[in-house]
Amino acid sequence: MKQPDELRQLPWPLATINLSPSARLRHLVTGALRTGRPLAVWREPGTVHPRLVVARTLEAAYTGLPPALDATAPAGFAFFPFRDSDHNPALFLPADVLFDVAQPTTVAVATAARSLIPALTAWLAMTPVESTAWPYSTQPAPHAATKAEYSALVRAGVAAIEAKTLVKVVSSRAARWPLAPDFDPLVAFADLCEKYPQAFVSLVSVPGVGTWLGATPEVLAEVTADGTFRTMALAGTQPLVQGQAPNTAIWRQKEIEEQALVARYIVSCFKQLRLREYDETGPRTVAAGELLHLRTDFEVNLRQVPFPNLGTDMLRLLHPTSAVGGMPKQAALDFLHRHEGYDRAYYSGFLGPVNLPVAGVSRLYVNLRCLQLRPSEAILYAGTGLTIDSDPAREWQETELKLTTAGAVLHPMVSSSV
Ligand SMILES: C=C(O[C@H]1C=CC=C(C(=O)O)[C@@H]1O)C(=O)O
Repeated sequence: MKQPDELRQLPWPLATINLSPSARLRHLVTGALRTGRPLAVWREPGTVHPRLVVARTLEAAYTGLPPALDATAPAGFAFFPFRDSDHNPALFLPADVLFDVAQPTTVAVATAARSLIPALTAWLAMTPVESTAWPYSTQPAPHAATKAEYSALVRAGVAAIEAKTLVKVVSSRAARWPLAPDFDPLVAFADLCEKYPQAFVSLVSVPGVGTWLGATPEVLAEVTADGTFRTMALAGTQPLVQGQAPNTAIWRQKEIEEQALVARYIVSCFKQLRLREYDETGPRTVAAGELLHLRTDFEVNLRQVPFPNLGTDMLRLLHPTSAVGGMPKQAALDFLHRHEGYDRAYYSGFLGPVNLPVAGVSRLYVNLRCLQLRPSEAILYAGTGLTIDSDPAREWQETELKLTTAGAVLHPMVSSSV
């Protein structure tokens, strides 16, 4: 299959050949941090080995439009905020330097980054040094809502639904958790990979923007090697009871409706594009860490429909989906802008590889169950879909549960190899 455009494979030098694949990843990450370059490390659901992309410069990572999901578009890692702003720029880290832990004998360098080769070659041959500091956002820490404040937000959402201004809205909040003094983002990343084998696990670090870590269950838009487009409607939450088979879960009317609205929104996007040939499976109950959700999967065989740009068009229509914004979309976004009282930044934005590891394969996820690192604390984020039947205490409890997905790795866990 075609590789992303013209990569030059640098062999891993003999001088440091004894480094394990994960030590090589760490060495490359340290190099990127020390030279102030944006980087993204990710591990795809159901796989074991992470990949790394390093962009040649910060400037090269700024972008305007959402990425194009076609095989001829640039390869890289997209990192988009919930809402574009100067504080939270849309980013696309070009795959200038690419490392796959599954193929640790080479490091790939793109043509645009050829000038990095001499310094990179020298760095690879050097004995690894201690990691340097990870970048933090230059913005002040967002306000962390109290239970009373969050309950007031939920009540305002329910009132807007009762008044028929909105059908559904997904309110959210930030929480501040202390970090252990020896907290290591790469160890936390490895812990997330181990704890959530079916999640898309990511660690993204960009000078001035900050460092984000997460394990999300929600696909936003995916184009696979066999020419399939996929998306999903994920909503409704309940705790996974130890030993319970997900398919035995019983859902309340409230969650069934909440999820059905997300599915309906996706169908309306297909309709806008006049696409009728899609497969819809579900809703069924799926586990995401310690939680259960309702999920409907949508699939389109791109080889059988006259829509070569379906992935790109759907991405632009879908974000932000009603699983993180609401319905009607614009009214829900306006409500959140007015009432939520904090900046979501990259939480509930989207992220993931485009045309990686090969052209024609892209996997974008909604940035949920994530946190942002700051010098001695992490900012965690969680939201809940509100409907007319929402109860503030239950919604607060649901956010508490969601916070524990990423929060689980903030405290020392079983040792990990990275
Ligand atoms: C907004 C979040 O989750 C979304 C995805 C699944 C279930 C959800 C819910 O039950 O409200 C949310 O729509 C979050 O994790 O912060």
